[in-house]
Amino acid sequence: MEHHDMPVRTAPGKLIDGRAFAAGICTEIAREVSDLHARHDRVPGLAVILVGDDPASDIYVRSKVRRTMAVGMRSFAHRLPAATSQVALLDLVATLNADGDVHGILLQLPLPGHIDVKAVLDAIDPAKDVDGFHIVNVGKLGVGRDDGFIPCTPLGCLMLLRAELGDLSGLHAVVIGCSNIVGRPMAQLLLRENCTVVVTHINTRDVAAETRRADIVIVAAGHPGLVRGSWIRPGATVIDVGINRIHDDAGSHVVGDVAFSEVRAVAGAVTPVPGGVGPMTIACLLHNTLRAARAVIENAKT
Ligand SMILES: Nc1nc2c(c(=O)[nH]1)N[C@@H](CN(C=O)c1ccc(C(=O)N[C@@H](CCC(=O)O)C(=O)O)cc1)CN2
Repeated sequence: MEHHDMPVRTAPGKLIDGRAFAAGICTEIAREVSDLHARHDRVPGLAVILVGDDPASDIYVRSKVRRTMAVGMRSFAHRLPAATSQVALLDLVATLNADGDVHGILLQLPLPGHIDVKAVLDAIDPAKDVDGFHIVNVGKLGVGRDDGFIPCTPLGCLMLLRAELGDLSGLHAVVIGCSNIVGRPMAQLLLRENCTVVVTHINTRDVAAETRRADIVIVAAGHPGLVRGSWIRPGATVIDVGINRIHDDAGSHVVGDVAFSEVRAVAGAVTPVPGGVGPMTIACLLHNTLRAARAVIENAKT
């Protein structure tokens, strides 16, 4: 009998099309925005703050502004120089907190080094914190409450997982990376779904061995090609959150954190990069903004 390190598959794993899924969410959001406008003569507004001139952040902010307007919401973009002081930034946040036309506030990360990120994030009104980074919203997720805002990338991953797998209860999930933007909130969300959750990080002794046990693998390590096919349990669902810009002979392109063709050969389903989790991040931002706006507009006494 022939022996293989891995079971031989006849077909590669399914590609999870995050771009198409995100487009569907945005179509539904646009319908709900139009309905809100028809019933209350108000539209949701999202303020985006960009400090400095990081080229990737600039692209993400442009995309957020474009998509906000495409679903019929109002967009308020605040582009500030890299030398902006903490006091000036806090002043802007206070102004936006008090502005009735602004239902969501997003501070694009990363910020220049002289800014105390925690202090600025915690100055945002938690009811307008559509990124879910305010300590109140972090705490709500931490204790399994569902009345806070969930960070957009993990929320997008969860939506894709639910669509793919249905009930996640009892599944073994491994989250690779423990950032505040992705890994930690992702782990909390999966716990809330009754998964058994392992979070690996830089000091984990054998990440590959942990990953081989997983029904669900979420990779947010910022390390191109980190996860190999041999790490994946056959049939597992793999969500690749990595966005790494590579410059090679073929030019400049974006790759994720998994060795894609190897992993796809073993996995049951995998998200591509680009076109997987990335587009879900912005769709979930608009989802959170609609929720924030509804809470205000539908409860307003006229
Ligand atoms: N305040 C925040 N800052 C940052 C967040 C966040 O959720 N809130 N996440 C990332 C960047 N990000 C949104 O801000 C983001 C990243 C990637 C994409 C995306 O659609 N990616 C495409 C590929 C894009 C490319 O070619 O470069 C894809 O994966 O298909 C959207 C949003 C850090 N900062």
